[in-house]
Amino acid sequence: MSLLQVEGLTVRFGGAAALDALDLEVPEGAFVALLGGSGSGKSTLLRTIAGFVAPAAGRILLGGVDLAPLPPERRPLHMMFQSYALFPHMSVADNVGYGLRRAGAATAERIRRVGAALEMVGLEAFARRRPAALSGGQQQRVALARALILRPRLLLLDEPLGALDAALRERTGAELRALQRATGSAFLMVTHDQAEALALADRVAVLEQGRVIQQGTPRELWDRPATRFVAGFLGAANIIEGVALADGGVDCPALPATLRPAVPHGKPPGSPVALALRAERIGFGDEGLPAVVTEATYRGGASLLTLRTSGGAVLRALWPEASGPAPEHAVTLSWEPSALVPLA
Ligand SMILES: Nc1ncnc2c1ncn2[C@@H]1O[C@H](COP(=O)(O)OP(=O)(O)OP(=O)(O)O)[C@@H](O)[C@H]1O
Repeated sequence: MSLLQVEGLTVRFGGAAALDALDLEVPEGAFVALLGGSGSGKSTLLRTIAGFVAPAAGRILLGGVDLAPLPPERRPLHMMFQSYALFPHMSVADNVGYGLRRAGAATAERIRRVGAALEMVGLEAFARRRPAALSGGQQQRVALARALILRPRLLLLDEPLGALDAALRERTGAELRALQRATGSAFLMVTHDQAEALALADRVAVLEQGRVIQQGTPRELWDRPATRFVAGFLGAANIIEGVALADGGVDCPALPATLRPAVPHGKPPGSPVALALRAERIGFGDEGLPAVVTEATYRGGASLLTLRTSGGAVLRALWPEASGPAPEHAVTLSWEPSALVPLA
């Protein structure tokens, strides 16, 4: 059984549904990324799980216990806000120890656990400073130490890396991941950065308009996106249109017979079928689909090529080296038929 089970959760603001019969699972001790565009309902979902927003329908179970009757402070979870919400008048150590003090922990115990928590996030030397005298990344680590010191079974993190620059963001993400492993708390982390979600999480849930439209391992989502939205949102995917044939195949006029899909689509004959094809699954060789390069973009160690096929379709493909063919160059494209993934 999952640690967190969200079933049919609906939240309305005025008439509009911010969450619409949403289902989500967080396994015990897992790192789950909640990925979605602006306004998809990510923050609302965290705030509802934490108890700050009352749902119109649905259930939230933590370890099998319905959270509905519990006020925020009685829920066995912790929420880390985007702004970190540190107390400006308290030292780093007092911020980190705040929850333990409120819980009535003895002084010696508190000092010991605050010391251990600060050591865990590498901030022992900053114990006496005020938050205002710390960098954004350091403040974030104080907030994390404060959240983890109470050993919550579930930590909700709203864009925890949002305020950091690109280099710090990557390093802090890896630290977050290591801390999650070390503490064994389950993390449910909001992000709108697909690369971050795929790199850090055990599981990714994709939100669109208040619904989880797909959840699974990064690999599952990458290889088998369920919808056009997921395929597009996760990164450079081509969408190829076709028509379902009676024999289970797909008629794609744009593709030569050898490059058509092998996977059964399960659609009635004559209905449209959309197929996702990842840029990096396209190979270059002597036989296949002729195309001309229209644009080449440097991608650090690789080039992303935009190509026009002989049939007039536009495809994006990844050339595995930094110096790829230039615009106007003719190439021949091919892929394994299994690289074409039918979308729902
Ligand atoms: N307190 C509120 N009152 C009215 N509408 C709200 C409220 N909070 C959120 N909404 C609306 O609910 C929808 C979901 O908002 P939410 O903040 O959850 O999205 P999000 O995915 O976190 O977006 P972002 O990535 O931009 O933070 C939006 O349409 C938003 O305008």
